[in-house]
Order: sequence, then structure tokens, then C-alpha cells
Amino acid sequence: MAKAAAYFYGRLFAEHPHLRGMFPPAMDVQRERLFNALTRVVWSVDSPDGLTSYLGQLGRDHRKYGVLAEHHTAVGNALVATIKRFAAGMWSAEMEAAWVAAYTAAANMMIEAAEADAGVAPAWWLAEVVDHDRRTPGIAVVTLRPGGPYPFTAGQYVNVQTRRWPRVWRTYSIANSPRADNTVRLHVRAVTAGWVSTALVAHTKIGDSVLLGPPVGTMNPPGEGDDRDLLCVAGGTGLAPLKAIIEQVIASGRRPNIHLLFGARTAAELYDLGDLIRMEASYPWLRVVPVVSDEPAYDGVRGNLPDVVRRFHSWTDHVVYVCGPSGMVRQTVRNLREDGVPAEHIHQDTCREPF
Ligand SMILES: NC(=O)C1=CN([C@@H]2O[C@H](COP(=O)(O)OP(=O)(O)OC[C@H]3O[C@@H](n4cnc5c(N)ncnc54)[C@H](O)[C@@H]3O)[C@@H](O)[C@H]2O)C=CC1
Repeated sequence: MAKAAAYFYGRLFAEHPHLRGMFPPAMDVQRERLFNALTRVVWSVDSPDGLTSYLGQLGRDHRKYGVLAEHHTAVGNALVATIKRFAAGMWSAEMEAAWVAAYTAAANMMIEAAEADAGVAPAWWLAEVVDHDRRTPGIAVVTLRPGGPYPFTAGQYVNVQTRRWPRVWRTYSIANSPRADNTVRLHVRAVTAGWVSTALVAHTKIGDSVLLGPPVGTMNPPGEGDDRDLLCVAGGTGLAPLKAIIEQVIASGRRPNIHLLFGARTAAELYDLGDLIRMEASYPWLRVVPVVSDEPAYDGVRGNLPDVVRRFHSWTDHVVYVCGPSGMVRQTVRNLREDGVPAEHIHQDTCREPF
């Protein structure tokens, strides 16, 4: 995969050198994004509705890079040349025609969505940092106010660019449901070699500004009239979108029981517990269970989230949301499935790059 991505970008920039300036200096995350997007498209061929909405979001989100319709042709040519090279002996004229047709259809959906969006929304929003709360040495809760209306759905995420790293965009989930004051809140952990996350945690203060792309993602709260109880399993800063979903459900006036398991390695890393306990006090149907995995002396629920989930009653009738480190999400979903929770009840999100 890495070789194919390197070949693809090498070819694209060799044929269209001016496109290099649209990408960040370091291409590692960009390469992964391309393959994540392609994998998603290939896996979605059997669900055209999901694919249309995904490509629509992708097209709108690409406006912030300054992508024009003709750039899609350059990308398509480099992509087909890459597949042809790596498909070795299996390549045929029919395969080429099928790939060109599939790519053209996908690109057209992105272009149409971007053009429609251009009439109604900006390509990106300048947002002011209105609060910066360093909850632990490595985690900050950052509140932003976009300079214009910023409609989103609870559970969505957003690309963020800081002044420190032009053209480098990283995704973070929005940790609140839509608010009258138009603010969005992010939970950011600074990770080693994480350019944007370190900039946001350690080098950002109230009054600074950042750029936001449009909101993206399809992990939404249960629809109107869905009164099933909820199980939310959050690992570390994976709490962000689940907190937004819980806020939204509470604001909707419905009264389902909500269990939130919030896991961290140590008690000191339960960075949002104070807020969650306040939410629990004002909404009696919410039960917050802090879980600590790596601190034997912790005086509460100890263990790994995927195992702890199993210590409770059956979750088969619940709507389930799982978010956090990918290993934690995979194992939690596997355990829930083994315990009889239907796949269609489970929503998961791991796709934030922790940089
Ligand atoms: N900041 C955001 O907006 C969002 C973050 N995420 C993802 O959430 C993750 C959060 O990472 P951190 O806060 O550093 O979490 P962390 O590494 O501190 O771990 C949090 C919890 O997950 C458990 N855990 C970690 N790896 C596990 C594994 N392989 N198997 C079972 N349990 C495991 C830990 O025991 C702990 O309870 C990142 O991967 C990030 O990409 C996902 C969506 C949104």
C-alpha cells in the first residue's frame, strides 16, 4: 500500500508540479487519507446511498484545499496508472475502462457536491479560540467560535489548521451538540510528533485563530422517535463525539437510560470527569462509569474497557456508540458482537489521526 501511494503521488506531482503546493510538506498522513478514502469507496459500492453521502461530504471538505474540477482529472489519471502498475499481470482493457468509469462517477459526485455547497457555505471558517483549558499536561479542551454560522450534527468531526503549520489539517471530533452561541469544543491530546495536536495543546491561547473545514462524519444520535437506551464506550479523548451525542439526546427531551463508560489509563487522565458528573447530576437517567486500566491502586472500576463492558447486564437492546483508540474499539465491538449485540446497533468511530 505504502509503495502504491508513493508511486501515485510521485506520478501526480511529476505530471502536475503545481499541485504539490496544495499539499503539506510532510505527506505521511495525506497518503493514509487517500487509501482510507479509496477503501471506503470500494467497500461502499454495495450501498449507493452511503457512498453518495460520503462522496458529497468529501467533495465539500475538499473545497478548503482549493480543489478545482480539473484537479480530479489529474488525480484520476495518476490513480488509474498506479492501479495498472500494481495490478501486474491482471490488468486488462476492460478493467481499465471499469476503473475509469468508477472514478469518473465518484469524481463527478464530489464536484457536484462542492459546486452546490459553494453557493451556500464558505470553503473554510476562521474561528477564534474563546477558551483553552489545559486539563492535564497533555490534554486541552479548546473552545472555538467560528466567524459565521457553523451548522453541524452531534457526532461529527472537523478538520483543523493552525497558524503554526500552514496546509496541515488534522481531524478532531466536536465534543458538544450545536449551541446558540455557535461555539464548538474540541478535546485534544498532544501526541509525540503530533504537529497540530501539540500546537493546539501547548502553543494556543485565548484570542488566537484557527481554520476549520466543514463538519464531516455520519455517526449521528438516534433519530426522532427512537427511544432505545444507549451504551456509550469512550476511550480517552474518544469521549468527544460521544459527549456531543449524549448532550443532543438529553436536549431532545427524550428520556432513555444512558450508560457512559469513560476509560483512561490513570485516574489523572480522566480529564473530563468533573463535567460528566455535572451532566449526571442534572440528568438522572445518565450513569457515568469511570474505568481505569493501568493504575492498580485506583479505588474504582479497574480494567480494560472491552472487558469491563461485559461485566454489566446484556446490551442487546441498546444503541451502542464506541470511540477511542482503534485497538480498544475493535475489541469492544468484537466482545459486544459475541455477546449478541446486532452489528446494526453499533456505531463506531476511530478515524481521527492522533497527530
Ligand atoms: N480527540 C478526538 O476528537 C477523538 C479521538 N479519537 C481517538 O481516540 C483515541 C484516544 O486516545 P487516548 O486519549 O490517547 O487514549 P489512551 O491511550 O489514553 O487510552 C484510553 C483508554 O483506552 C484503553 N485502551 C487503549 N488501547 C487499548 C487497546 N488496544 N485495547 C483495549 N483498551 C485500550 C486504555 O486502557 C484506556 O482506558 C485516539 O486514538 C484518537 O484518535 C477518536 C475520535 C475523536
